[in-house]
Amino acid sequence: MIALNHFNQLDADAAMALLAPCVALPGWTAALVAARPFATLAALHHTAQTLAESWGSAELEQALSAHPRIGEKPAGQQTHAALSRQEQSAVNADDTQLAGALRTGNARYEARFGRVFLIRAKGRSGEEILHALEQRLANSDAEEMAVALEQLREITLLRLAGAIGE
Ligand SMILES: NC(=O)NC1=NC(=O)NC1=O
Repeated sequence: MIALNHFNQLDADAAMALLAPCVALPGWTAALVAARPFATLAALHHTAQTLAESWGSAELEQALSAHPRIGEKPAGQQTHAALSRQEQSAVNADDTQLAGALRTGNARYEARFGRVFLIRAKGRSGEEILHALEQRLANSDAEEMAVALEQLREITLLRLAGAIGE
């Protein structure tokens, strides 16, 4: 976590590196870095959210490359992998029944929509995630694209809040 005024003063490469684990979309990261300096955290988050509103299916596909399936905590020391593990920490990996249900649900979702199921996992239990997955399986393609993009924005903004503080 670094302070906003420190972020404002970083050279562009260092600022990009700091934000890279938020989402695997360098265009978003570069635009946010270019919009510095930010007078307040609220201004930073407003700009980040506004830049993310333009995301569509291409951005979702690209971003999913850095998001492991729910229940498949990624190995690896990269920051985004550690963040995923932390975000999914409420999914009790020892609950074999839940893990099996998530595996089945992920497979059904991927067969239906052709991409990995994405949900903002932080603050949700494994059961809540499984319930959301089952609810979303009933969505149309367009509805589900909108929901998945909103989840990507939530994950990204939460990671941004974890990277830059007062
Ligand atoms: N497939 C996923 O939903 N992955 C994730 N959700 C999170 O909140 N972090 C992840 O890595």
